[in-house]
Amino acid sequence: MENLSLKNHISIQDLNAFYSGHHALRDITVEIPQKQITAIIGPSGCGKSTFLKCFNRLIDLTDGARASGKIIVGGIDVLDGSIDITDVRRRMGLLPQKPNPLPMSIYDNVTYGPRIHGIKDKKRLDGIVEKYLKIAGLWDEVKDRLKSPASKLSIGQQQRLCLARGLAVEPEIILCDEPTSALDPLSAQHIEQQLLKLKNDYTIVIVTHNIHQAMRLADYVVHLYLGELVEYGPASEVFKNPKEERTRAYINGTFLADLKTDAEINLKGNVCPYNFMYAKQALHDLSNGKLLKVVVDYPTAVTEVPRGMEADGHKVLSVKQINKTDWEIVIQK
Ligand SMILES: Nc1ncnc2c1ncn2[C@@H]1O[C@H](COP(=O)(O)OP(=O)(O)OP(=O)(O)O)[C@@H](O)[C@H]1O
Repeated sequence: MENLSLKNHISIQDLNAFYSGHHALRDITVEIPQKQITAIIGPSGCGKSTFLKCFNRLIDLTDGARASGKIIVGGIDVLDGSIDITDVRRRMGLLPQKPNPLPMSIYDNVTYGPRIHGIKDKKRLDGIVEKYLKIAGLWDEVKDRLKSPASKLSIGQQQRLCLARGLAVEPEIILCDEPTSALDPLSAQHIEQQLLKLKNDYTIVIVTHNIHQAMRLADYVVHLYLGELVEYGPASEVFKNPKEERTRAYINGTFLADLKTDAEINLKGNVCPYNFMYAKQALHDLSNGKLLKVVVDYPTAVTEVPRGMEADGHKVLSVKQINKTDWEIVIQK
């Protein structure tokens, strides 16, 4: 890490992850700094969520998935099969994409974890509820209805409740997997504001599709592409002056939302390797420097088409998910 005044909190060494035969993460070695926000960026399918799932070993819950290498937190390797995984998960709160409040009251959601850890005293639990709802920026909105069901809250409020619930077990690290993608802009802003405050006390790792969000929040950036670590460093350097061409292309590509492409091919409904072959044919008909937009909906096409195009010497300018099922890949011949 360049900035020696910062302490590292999570040390990732030679991390590899596999889903059955698919090699989703390849030899990742990177340090995550303490009490900073680190954004994991990269196109759809590059392995961002898998990376996060290795930290708290949620990857263990996927059939056929496995991870190797080391993830050292406080001297403990969380990938070591003999460690207490419950303790690891307590130390790493998770804020998922969609809020998942428990089917109980607001109060019980926040006290759920502390109760499991043996706290029974009512006064203490009351204090915990107030403290963490305040930290999550939700207290003023719910203090008069703590016993009402969490499901009655708006989606944005539910996400802040999940943040409070995660914080109540006093983790050191907060893992966020696209935490605002299901929220309206105002609720998303609320969560971003809370995360910026929380970094004074917690190490935060956020997976985001949204480069603007990464720019607003991140102190450090990890750029993944096709399961490999492309670049890592302080956000100011990575965003303003990326060392790697692929990072520059990803950042620029994201801003090229309305980029004028010279041709477009819709490959929805096609499987691989036909996606790649049809895209290759479409590119063949263009002259050098022209841009082709390819729309695909077959999951592995998101990685296989860019990989094949790059192997053929073309430039992949952007890979973006445009709705639940479809991705748009822009390739420059
Ligand atoms: N359960 C699974 N079984 C098989 N392959 C999987 C599974 N989950 C993810 N993958 C594959 O692993 C690769 C990395 O997926 P991952 O979800 O980590 O990427 P991502 O960057 O988070 O994508 P997105 O931004 O679309 O969420 C992709 O090629 C994906 O298709």
